[in-house]
Amino acid sequence: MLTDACNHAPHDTSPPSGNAMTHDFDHDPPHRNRGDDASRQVDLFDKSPPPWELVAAEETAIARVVFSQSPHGPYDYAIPDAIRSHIQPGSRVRVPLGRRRGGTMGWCIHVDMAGKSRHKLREISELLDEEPLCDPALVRLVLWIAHYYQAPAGQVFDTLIPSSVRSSAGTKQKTYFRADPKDLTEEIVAGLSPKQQAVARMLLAANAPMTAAQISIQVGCTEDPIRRLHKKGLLSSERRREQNSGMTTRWQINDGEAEKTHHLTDSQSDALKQINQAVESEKTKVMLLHGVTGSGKTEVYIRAIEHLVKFGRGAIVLVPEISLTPQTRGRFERRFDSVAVLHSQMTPAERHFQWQRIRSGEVQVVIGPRSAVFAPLPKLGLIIIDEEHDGSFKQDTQPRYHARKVAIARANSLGIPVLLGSATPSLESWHATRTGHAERLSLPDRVRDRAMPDVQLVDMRIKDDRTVGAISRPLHQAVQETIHENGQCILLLNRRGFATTIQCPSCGHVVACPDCDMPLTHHRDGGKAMCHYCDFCIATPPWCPACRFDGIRYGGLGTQKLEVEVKARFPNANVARMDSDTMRRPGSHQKVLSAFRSGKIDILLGTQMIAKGLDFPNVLLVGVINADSALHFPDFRAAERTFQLVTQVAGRTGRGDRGGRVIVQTYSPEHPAIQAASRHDYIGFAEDELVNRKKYNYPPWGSVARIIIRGTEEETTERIAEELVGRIEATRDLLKHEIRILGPAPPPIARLRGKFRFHALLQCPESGPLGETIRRACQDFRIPEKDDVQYVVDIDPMDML
Ligand SMILES: Nc1ncnc2c1ncn2[C@@H]1O[C@H](COP(=O)(O)OP(=O)(O)OP(=O)(O)O)[C@@H](O)[C@H]1O
Ligand SMILES: [Zn+2]
Repeated sequence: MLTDACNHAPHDTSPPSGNAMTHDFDHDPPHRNRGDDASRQVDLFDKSPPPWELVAAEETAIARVVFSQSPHGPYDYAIPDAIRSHIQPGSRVRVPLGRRRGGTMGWCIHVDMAGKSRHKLREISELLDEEPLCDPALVRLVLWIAHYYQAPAGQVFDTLIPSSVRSSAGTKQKTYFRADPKDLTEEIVAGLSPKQQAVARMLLAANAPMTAAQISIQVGCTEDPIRRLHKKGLLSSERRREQNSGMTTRWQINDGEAEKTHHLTDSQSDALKQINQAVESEKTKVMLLHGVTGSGKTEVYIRAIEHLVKFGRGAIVLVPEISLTPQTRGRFERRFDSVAVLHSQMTPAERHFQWQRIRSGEVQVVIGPRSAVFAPLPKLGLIIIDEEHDGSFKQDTQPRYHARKVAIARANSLGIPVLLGSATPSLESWHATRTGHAERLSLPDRVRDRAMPDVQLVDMRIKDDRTVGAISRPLHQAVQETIHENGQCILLLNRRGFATTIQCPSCGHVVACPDCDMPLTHHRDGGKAMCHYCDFCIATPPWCPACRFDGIRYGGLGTQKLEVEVKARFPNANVARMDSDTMRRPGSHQKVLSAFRSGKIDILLGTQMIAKGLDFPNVLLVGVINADSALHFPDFRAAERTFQLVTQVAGRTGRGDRGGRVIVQTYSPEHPAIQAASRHDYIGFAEDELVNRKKYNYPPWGSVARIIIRGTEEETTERIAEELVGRIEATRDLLKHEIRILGPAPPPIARLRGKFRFHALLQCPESGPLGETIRRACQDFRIPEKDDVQYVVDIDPMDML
């Protein structure tokens, strides 16, 4: 349920002293009595106001405003008469705040036309948008996110409404002139100068407003006579904001794929029927489409959307990162007239243009990454999350929201269904189907009766199978055979760079990032040693920086090194590498993937970005170089991530008539995650893993929150971490909530970007009491500015490092 979280409005509008915290708690804990708006007004203030500020409690129109910068509010302001009929929740306003000159931009979250204030309120100086950028439902969503994720509502607004929209990127204000025959009678016109007459006659005949530039071209005059007529009051004018020209709404589709509609399989039809029913019922329902790789989930999404478009509704489709899957994009663009694709490489003008298109109601389908969950479709009918298990749906900066959770909250407030889809659903979603919070729809088989590919595990501990390089004998042989048969290979290695450690064999020194306490990765292009956690980069030292021994060694395997090995082993094959180093430029994925589709590339190797969603029938072999890379991370999701990655990449083969096979190199072939992946056994894996999680009450059985405290000085940071966690413990004891607190302790990455870090993990069977405890404990927790320590609260964290 969505709740209005902001009912606490301290009146002091000057910034609090010091303290640049990244986290801030403006919101009342939910335990506080929450009545209707009128009663809420009464308990707004904690302290009695000083008598000289008291005014008779007469009725005034009051707007409650929040800010994205500290202090975040909410604060109350009086609404001047001039804007009374326009201001709404979701409007942006300029208001006086503290001693800042020129006013501060804020977001109105609540309007009370008959409010009562015991204080003299300052007035709103300006209403910034004629129409609010957020409708009431989105304002409720903002408040829910702010409350649940414990983030300032102003920051959530800024996340919801892209900055390009706030600044109207790519638009211009234009003035249009219009002539009214009542003002410009024949008599009056006759008395004008010849140029002015020409302008007046042209405009009268045109019957539509025109810009000065248009008029002067038509008439063949300067803009002077137009201005004069306007000054005399003979022309009326209006200002409009217009999009600059040159925007395209469709993408060049030339990926060589033909337009296909399929005869649905029985399980596709069954799933579709359920989805259509849910859409028609106009009720909220969460559905999980669990379909094995290659089972045709995308076709089900498209059919479901085709159905709801008939009722004039639109859909949002969230995907991990659309530039990685140009194929998916093409499929949607071929099947719908009006698609808006949002992606990270758009210019601000494009982003704004698409946002306006979506809001105008002309767009049927919005496809995009997590932020597309906020797309302002006026008649939203369905939200789909494809590859719903993907980690990119969680934002790792404030507000640290998860798009799945937000999608469900938004769907709840609108009474529409949510469709989650994956071959390897998150345990959260799987568990929801077991507890009745979501309905399970299954596509247990691949389309066209295609078999799942055979998976062979290669035990890298066995010497006979190993070689001097990264590729085992069985994998080498399989690649050779595949190329011989004119098939294509995909090789997955989840580490970029050339060598993952640079170490001196003489003194043992490891070249590390001075700011992050992590080893640097050697990149061969340009001979750079780079930190993958911050931007630190140096020329790779030719000798040991500690003992000057010249014979420094590169250890560990990255994709660049793998590429060198593959090219040496298979000199006649065309090899392409896909990782974030080679894929910097816009359009580079598209380029490599079309070359792969057309058969110009024999071996595609890369990081997990090649594991997602690709559908190429000629891929006969998938090799996983090191399946264990994520297995031993100190994270309760390590097994789940490994299972997902191996299953997903394995699913890229056997998608044509020639079948396919998978070779997985591993040092832990007996590990349940790897075993289950080799059998394509999601359900077996999920059920076992649920039992493991239950032992420690990890999600999905309970809720987890993580508090990260960071600062420039280690001791101070630790002291404040202890203090904060101590407060949380005290609050827990006071509220008698069942919360387990681990830490504070240094996380695996104990130093990041020059800051020392501590973290604490909080576990509770339910999210409500957990959130409440943190909110209360942190409410007036202030850190002196001189300590230079900040903390963040991460609700439902995905990242434990
Ligand atoms: N009913 C059908 N009959 C034949 N082919 C189909 C049918 N439905 C979908 N396909 C085709 O099957 C292929 C796989 O579909 P799709 O990519 O949607 O699978 P998926 O379930 O999303 O797989 P993954 O999870 O691996 O991405 C596509 O080429 C699609 O065009
Ligand atoms: Zn670093």
